[in-house]
Amino acid sequence: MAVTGKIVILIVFVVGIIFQSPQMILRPGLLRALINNFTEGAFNIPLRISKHGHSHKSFLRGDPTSVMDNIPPEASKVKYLNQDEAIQVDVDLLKDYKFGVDTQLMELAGLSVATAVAKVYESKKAEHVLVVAGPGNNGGDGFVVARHLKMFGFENVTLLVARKPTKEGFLNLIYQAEHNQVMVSYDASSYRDHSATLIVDALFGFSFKPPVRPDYQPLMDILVSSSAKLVPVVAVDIPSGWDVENGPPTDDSIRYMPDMLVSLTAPKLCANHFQGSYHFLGGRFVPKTLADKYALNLPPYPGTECVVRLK
Ligand SMILES: NC(=O)C1=CN([C@@H]2O[C@H](COP(=O)(O)OP(=O)(O)OC[C@H]3O[C@@H](n4cnc5c(N)ncnc54)[C@H](O)[C@@H]3O)[C@@H](O)[C@H]2O)[C@@H](O)CC1
Ligand SMILES: [K+]
Repeated sequence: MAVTGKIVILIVFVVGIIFQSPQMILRPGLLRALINNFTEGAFNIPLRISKHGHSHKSFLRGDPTSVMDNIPPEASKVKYLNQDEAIQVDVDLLKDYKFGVDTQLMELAGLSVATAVAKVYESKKAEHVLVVAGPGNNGGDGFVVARHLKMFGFENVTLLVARKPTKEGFLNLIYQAEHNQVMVSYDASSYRDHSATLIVDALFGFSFKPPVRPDYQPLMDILVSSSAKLVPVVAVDIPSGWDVENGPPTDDSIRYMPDMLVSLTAPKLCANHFQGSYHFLGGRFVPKTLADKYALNLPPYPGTECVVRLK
């Protein structure tokens, strides 16, 4: 390799170390992506710089699974859905494409979210992860996320359930989580454990209509206060409390910015307001004919991955 090449690699490492500083205030996601793209383009050497982990080179040139390092050019063309479109796509998936096997979509959605979480926050496997799960399908995704995080080696996972479901499919998902050593708590209004260093927000998804009902405020408080303390919050599909189309609310008691957003099926318009570090798309289950019907312009998922990074 030419000397100039080595010098540029050295500079990139130094920048990487600076950006990994715990005192870091800036979100370096974009810069990291630029650095990665530049380095790969110039030397065909993917360089991974993870805020939460470590810097290392992967010599797997063109590694199709390097989701963290590659943002496909098509990502900029993906369609962002309004609330009606999001609901209609859901109806089509269930009715026209027979995804109605109760929790089948949730399983795929939750698996994608857990996959993205495990990639980004690998260094938190020994720490306490709290999954806050709401009363709808977004909450159902959360039940699945909790179980898969345990499968992926996260040692201490708590699932905080907003309301005990009545549907059998949901109850089964909680049962499965419990039987995979997830701690399940229904004590939503009086949950006082502040030890979690990673939060998954599966409280409300695209059917949320503001304002937040008072009985759900304690759960919103966990999201808002954690994020204020710089505990990373991962939003499942929509950051709870956000307007599905217009993004963050003006009310401070429910406004927060997630560190990571995992959009499911297709991003919703509110994702235009996302300013955290990582934006993924998950749920690799959309049939091509459905994607065409709504002109979703979905980017290619790399290799066999169930997530693709958008930002
Ligand atoms: N293609 C899809 O459409 C998919 C959807 N999935 C998930 O399903 C979610 C949508 O699920 P749902 O339609 O069940 O809706 P949500 O999970 O968004 O929430 C609906 C529930 O929240 C309650 N709620 C709404 N506004 C409230 C407020 N202001 N205060 C308190 N409670 C409120 C409702 O009473 C209802 O119980 C998506 O965001 C996504 O996470 C995924 O499971 C799989 C794929
Ligand atoms: K959510």
